[in-house]
Amino acid sequence: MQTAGMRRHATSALPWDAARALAHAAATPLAPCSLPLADAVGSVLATPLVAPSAVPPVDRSAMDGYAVCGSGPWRVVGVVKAASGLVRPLEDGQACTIVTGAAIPAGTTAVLPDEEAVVSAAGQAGMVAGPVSSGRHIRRAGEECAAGETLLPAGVAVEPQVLGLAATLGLDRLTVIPKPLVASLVTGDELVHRGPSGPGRVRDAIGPMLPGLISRAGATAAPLVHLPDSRTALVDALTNTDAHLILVSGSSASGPADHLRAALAALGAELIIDGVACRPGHPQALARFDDGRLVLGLPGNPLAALTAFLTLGVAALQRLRGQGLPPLPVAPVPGGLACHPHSTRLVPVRVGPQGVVPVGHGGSAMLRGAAGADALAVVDPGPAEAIAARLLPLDPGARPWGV
Ligand SMILES: Nc1nc2c(c(=O)[nH]1)N[C@H]1C(S)=C(S)[C@@H](COP(=O)(O)OP(=O)(O)OC[C@H]3O[C@@H](n4cnc5c(N)ncnc54)[C@H](O)[C@@H]3O)O[C@H]1N2
Ligand code: MOO
Repeated sequence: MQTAGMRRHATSALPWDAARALAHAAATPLAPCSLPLADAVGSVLATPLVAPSAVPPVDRSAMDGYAVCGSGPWRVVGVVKAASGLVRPLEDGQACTIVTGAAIPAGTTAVLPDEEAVVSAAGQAGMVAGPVSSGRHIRRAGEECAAGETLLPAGVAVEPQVLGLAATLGLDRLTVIPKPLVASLVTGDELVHRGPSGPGRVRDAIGPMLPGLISRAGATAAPLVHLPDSRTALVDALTNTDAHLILVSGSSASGPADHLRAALAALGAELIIDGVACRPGHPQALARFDDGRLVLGLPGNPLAALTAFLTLGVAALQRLRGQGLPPLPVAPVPGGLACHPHSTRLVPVRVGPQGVVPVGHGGSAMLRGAAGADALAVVDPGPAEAIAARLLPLDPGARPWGV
């Protein structure tokens, strides 16, 4: 059994790019829904963001100071506070105190900032003078957008600034593709979750990574589940989750305690990817149930698990979120990176102005390199050395610049 499993990996491993594309294609975008703004962060706009009305809706002051009419000096005839509604129009030679953002009275020709105002007497009956030019420090109605203008296309991620814009537009809900739900099943009899590793004890290093990775990839992490090395436990856990993507760590190879493929077969799942030609991370696997739920097998070696999540996991999540596979930026590798003859190497690197520099400690059982890196350099297979490489960001939420 073990020998057959190993041979299957050796022969059926897909090239890294093909595997990533297949994981993307294997997922189906989630159905759009309407969410209140407070629940929409991290989702993706399913329809363009259109301004229902002009912003700002009225002419507003851009400064704390005086709304003035005509050339000064002006008699101060009123006070406009932030919460004042429409106030009496100004006539030539009149001014009123005003605060930033308040609607200017009709007749205002400019706003004179406090620090430029020369006030001759305190109070409403006083006079004010100062230099102004027509229209100065007035934010015109509609200067940010007109009613009916499209501000963002569908497919844009709802980052906090998008929520702020939606609120500015007066919207209370957004039509979005919601965040996928991701379950994490961390398997291994040897795993402990407190204290140090030792003989027969391995401190779980994958569980602590997954919630942050999932959330940075634009999904919601279900509470982590720790499982013993048991096919029955795995079958039960795979059955009892309605997550869109189920991560299973430490069960991907062909050893006696690696139950993932048997559990998937028992449940009738379709094995879509059975190994990827990359180092580390080659035993990763992707399967799909009839109901569309995806299962990603993360190899137990921690860097291998991380590379598998960033390779297949992020690709599947992008599609669930209705998004394309982002192209990866290319950077020079001044010192060169040795290629593997048949597999894509994923090498932890720092990204600097001259290009990328490997940080070392990139063995599949180590996280030391990745912890001090910005990205994984994607080194295509080949006979020699790469002098440029694509970059797979270690932060799956990062927007790659320059692509
Ligand atoms: N006969 C074969 N053996 C192995 C193969 C193979 O193709 N044939 N592939 C090797 C590679 S490469 C990897 S990667 C691992 C994948 O192993 P599994 O996914 O089955 O995971 P385990 O065997 O349970 O664990 C491997 C290794 O990782 C440690 N581990 C597991 N989970 C965690 C965790 N949550 N935190 C920290 N460390 C973890 C585990 O203790 C083992 O040391 O298989 C190779 N072998
Ligand atoms: O391919 Mo394994 O995932 O190198 O450790």
